Amino acid sequence: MTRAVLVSRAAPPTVTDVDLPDPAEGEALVDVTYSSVNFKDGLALARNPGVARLDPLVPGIDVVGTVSGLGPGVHEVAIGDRVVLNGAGLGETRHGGWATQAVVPSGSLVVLPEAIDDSFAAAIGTAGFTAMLSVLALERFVAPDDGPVLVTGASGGVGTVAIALLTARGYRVTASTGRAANTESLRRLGATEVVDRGTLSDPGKPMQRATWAGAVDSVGGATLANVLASTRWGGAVTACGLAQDSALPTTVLPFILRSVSLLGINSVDAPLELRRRAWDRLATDLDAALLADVTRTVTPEQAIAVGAEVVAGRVHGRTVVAVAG
Ligand SMILES: C=CC(=O)SCCNC(=O)CCNC(=O)[C@H](O)C(C)(C)COP(=O)(O)OP(=O)(O)OC[C@H]1O[C@@H](n2cnc3c(N)ncnc32)[C@H](O)[C@@H]1OP(=O)(O)O
Ligand SMILES: NC(=O)C1=CN([C@@H]2O[C@H](COP(=O)(O)OP(=O)(O)OC[C@H]3O[C@@H](n4cnc5c(N)ncnc54)[C@H](O)[C@@H]3O)[C@@H](O)[C@H]2O)C=CC1
Repeated sequence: MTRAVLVSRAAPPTVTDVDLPDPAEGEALVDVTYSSVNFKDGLALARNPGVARLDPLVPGIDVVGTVSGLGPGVHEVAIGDRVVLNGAGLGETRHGGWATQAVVPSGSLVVLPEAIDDSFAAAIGTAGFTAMLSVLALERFVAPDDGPVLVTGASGGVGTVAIALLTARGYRVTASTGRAANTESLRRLGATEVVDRGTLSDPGKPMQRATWAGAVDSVGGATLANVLASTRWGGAVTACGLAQDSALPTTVLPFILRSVSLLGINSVDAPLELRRRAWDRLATDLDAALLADVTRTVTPEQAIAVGAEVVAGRVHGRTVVAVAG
């Protein structure tokens, strides 16, 4: 039995006792200390059918805690390991991390680097992990000296961590946000320029002035189309999100006239080797104090309301869920 937030078609989300199976082949039991609130958790709480594929469902696409049980055939982790898991179906097709215990697929569990304590790991969460995956992808194409890099959705979870990570590696970052009140905070994270997202959000010309060496996009839609249209020759743009729109109203012109690359980012199914590489880089590149500046911690009860706030674009930075109390 675990104490968990439960989302169901039958009743509003609530905190209750939920039966937990013993870990099966390739699964581990984790005593959860922290989870976090991600955009996708907000969609699950709203019972978006593309996300909440189990009914009832414990939300929480992130799990941080200590391994306390092992099913047969588990070799990636041992009892007592401090671990993090992002995605892998948690909070979508299987119960997630807004619970005191979780049974998770061991093949996606990462043993936390020493430098990352549990609450820092949850502050990073899927959003920060995805920002790291985006930077790992981008740096295969774009070097810090190549020119300015744009981060869209800059006030959000992916955006804030991406700004800090890119700055730590020497990139010159421009942040795009709809919330001018966050300008100083975005500058503290490392952004040298802050632009109004309104300059990017309406459909634009298929080719625009070559401005960006690269970009980390988490909003999709016309914004991503405009970013592609204003990326320099040989530049690259990562796409992980749909905060504006899942549609991408673009043309082939940026690809065939400027050799621009569009790099897709999926955190959910990332292979273990990539997960470990990303968490190792987060341990060296991300300043815990910088992230703490844009992170708040809530109880599981409070997290229920935060989900809708994240989807509405009203949360700046990250929200940690303190599960162990
Ligand atoms: C942390 C990550 C994120 O935040 S990502 C952003 C949040 N995610 C979403 O908003 C996606 C929500 N999902 C949807 O809106 C829908 O599932 C859909 C539009 C992606 C597809 O819906 P539709 O009803 O058209 O088709 P199916 O659900 O039947 O799926 C068709 C086909 O696609 C495969 N598929 C669906 N979802 C995923 C997924 N998340 N990852 C990988 N593949 C997916 C699905 O398995 C089907 O393939 P098949 O081979 O037929 O099984
Ligand atoms: N592909 C993957 O594996 C992952 C995908 N995502 C996706 O990335 C996106 C961002 O995630 P988070 O940063 O965690 O969410 P978030 O809600 O913290 O940040 C999104 C940001 O986009 C802004 N925004 C909302 N509407 C906008 C619009 N019309 N134009 C421009 N900006 C807009 C919001 O104000 C907010 O600052 C979401 O769509 C999420 O589903 C997130 C993590 C993993």
